[in-house]
Amino acid sequence: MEHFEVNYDGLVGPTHNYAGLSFGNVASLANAKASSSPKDAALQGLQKMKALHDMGMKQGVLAPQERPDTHALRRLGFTGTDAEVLYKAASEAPAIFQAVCSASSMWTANAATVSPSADTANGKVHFTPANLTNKYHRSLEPETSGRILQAMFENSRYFEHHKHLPDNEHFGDEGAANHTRLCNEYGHAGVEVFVYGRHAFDSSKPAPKRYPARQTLEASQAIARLHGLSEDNTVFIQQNPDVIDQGVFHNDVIAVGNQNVLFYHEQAFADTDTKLAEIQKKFGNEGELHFIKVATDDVSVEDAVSTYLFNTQLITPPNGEMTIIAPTECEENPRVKSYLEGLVSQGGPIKHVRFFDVKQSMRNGGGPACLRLRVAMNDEEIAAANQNCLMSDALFDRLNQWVNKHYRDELAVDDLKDPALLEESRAALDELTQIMKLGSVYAFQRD
Ligand SMILES: NCCC[C@H](NC(=O)CCC(=O)O)C(=O)O
Repeated sequence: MEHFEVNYDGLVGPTHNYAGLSFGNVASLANAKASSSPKDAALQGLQKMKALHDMGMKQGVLAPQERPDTHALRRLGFTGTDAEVLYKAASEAPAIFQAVCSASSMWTANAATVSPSADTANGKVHFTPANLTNKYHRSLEPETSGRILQAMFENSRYFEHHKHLPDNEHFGDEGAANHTRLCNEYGHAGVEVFVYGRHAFDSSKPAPKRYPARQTLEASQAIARLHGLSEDNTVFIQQNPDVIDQGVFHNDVIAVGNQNVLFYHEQAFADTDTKLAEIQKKFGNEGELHFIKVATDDVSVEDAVSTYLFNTQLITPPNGEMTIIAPTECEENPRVKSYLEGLVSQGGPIKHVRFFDVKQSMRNGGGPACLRLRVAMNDEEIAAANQNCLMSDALFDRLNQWVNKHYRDELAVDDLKDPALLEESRAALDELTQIMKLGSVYAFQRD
């Protein structure tokens, strides 16, 4: 049996915009109110997916969500026709209105936590959508994420789906952005590393002071229990509270793992030596485990946050030469560029670097790694998954046509209350569910 890592990238939704919604995420605040290009953003995302597909990777697509979310506005007491609901919310509660317009489901690293079958007690692939409680605009995602994931991985012989954790900050969960998996081969049992920002039930423990810690230890432990992971293949590490206060709002802004490599900044974790020793012990001695530490003297936390050096994808193409997929911001920063040149020329496990323009996403604080959800599967599981969500030359052409037909070239914050945008968005998503054979996953299709 063969084993693969499939990267499911989020398709950028038709309301992609910059609203400054994420306190603690430096790029989101810096670009608040800039006008956006939903079409460019969606096409940029598709280019990246196609490039990885052309490198021989298994590449998937995850559908966006329905925005503006009129159902969320009705729940908050806005009434009338959809156009009236939009108009009243935009004029009476503009901040809430902007939140329900966000296309933030594009960052699918936050859609769910996934444990491959090799790690779980019942031998199935487990999915738990992230509740994303820390930000209102993101807390609107989990129900629909759950429905989309079920439509993509339907066969209960191979796949098990859990409900998102309780919608409460005590169980704040941000999904795979705070989770990585180390293994010799994708099909071997791996060590699942959960990184949390604070303890919810013990206020004596260290926590960030300036910006929120979005993930709690208790949430990570609950996911590990739900997925049937064992103590022998799980490690919980606290993120260094000081780096959260410098804008590292998820672990995937300061560390990334793939197979037997953990690439991390020296300030990423609290209690680093003890925790890396625990990872090494649980990984075992069967194969070599590489810890690639980046020193502050080589790359500062500030440079890591502005270039997203660690929000890169570390992938293993079929030729086995591990490659780093980096945003062009890394190429434009001389210190980070020279670090990466050194990294790939020193004979270590990472052999190549490739730069991608994902600026439309970067301006909201989302790099290449934020845009993808990893699902490691064997060939039988891949065959049991929804084939219409896997990238191919035909799907690439079809989705490009779909974006060009439905998406606007430019969107300003003021355009969001235009009822025509809601209609355009619903028409686009209705067609998409047919292209990707998802069924009626959106609220507007189920009313
Ligand atoms: N993993 C990357 C997630 C980025 C995302 N940004 C946002 O939601 C910004 C949206 C805005 O500001 O319009 C977040 O912070 O959760």
